[in-house]
Amino acid sequence: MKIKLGENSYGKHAIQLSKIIRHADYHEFRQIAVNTTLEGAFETAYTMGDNTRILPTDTQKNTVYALAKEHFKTSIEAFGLYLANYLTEHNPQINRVQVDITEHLWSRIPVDGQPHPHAYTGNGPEKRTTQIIQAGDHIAVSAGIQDLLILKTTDSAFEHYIRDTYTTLKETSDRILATQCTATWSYNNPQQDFNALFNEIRTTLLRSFAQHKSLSVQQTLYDMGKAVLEAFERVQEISLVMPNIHHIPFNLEQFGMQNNNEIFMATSAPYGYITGTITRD
Ligand SMILES: O=c1[nH]c(=O)c2[nH]c(=O)[nH]c2[nH]1
Repeated sequence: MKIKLGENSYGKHAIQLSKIIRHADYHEFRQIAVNTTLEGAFETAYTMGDNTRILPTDTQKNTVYALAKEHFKTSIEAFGLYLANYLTEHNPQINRVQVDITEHLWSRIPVDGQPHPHAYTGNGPEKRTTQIIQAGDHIAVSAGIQDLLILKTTDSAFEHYIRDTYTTLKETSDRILATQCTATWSYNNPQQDFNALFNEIRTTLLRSFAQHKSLSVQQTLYDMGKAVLEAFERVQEISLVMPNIHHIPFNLEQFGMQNNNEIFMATSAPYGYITGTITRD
């Protein structure tokens, strides 16, 4: 029987890095978590314990901190591209570098109508993400939003679904639609104004969610992705994950009261899990 090593990779995950960028009259505070993942000529490291081609994950971590001093200035995408290229150029044994960055977002605290120069508030669970893949000359950049909490109190229905022996769900033409959305999109060109595009795409997703007259989470997901592809030629494909955070009308009739779609019980589990990728034909 012949046994061989299949797919493999190694790297450092969850490298926690914060940076103060000092401008003349205010500080910018950035907080990121970086994953590096390397693929290449590492077979003998696995099969024979030969570490001669191994760039230690500890060195990968140190590289991230050192390069951030000069090269994490604007977007996480630009920093990820620099890091992936650095690792590629300095390591001929590597065939493919993947850099994943998650940014925790902080906003300057408004004080007397002005953002305070050096005090911040966290933006809740919402995070900005990017993934860079460099394989030789081939570079792929994707970006995204993770855990964006969005909710609407009307313009959401769920009707005309299959009914069978086990159906108890009531059809509704007016319900709460709530989700903790994760969106990931790929750019068809690795050089962009990543910060401006991120903000515009986020705005487009939010506007589409707000304005959509939803017949289901599935339909809203498609509409949001379509709006991004229609507005941004530079986006090739977008994937959305939209768990359905159910808000179930509470039965007030047991107390002789009517519930006119006002009182709900939010449930954390189980939850509907709706995903979809919208792409160009
Ligand atoms: O928008 C929805 N899609 C579903 O597939 C589904 N299933 C369910 O029970 N409620 C909902 N809501």
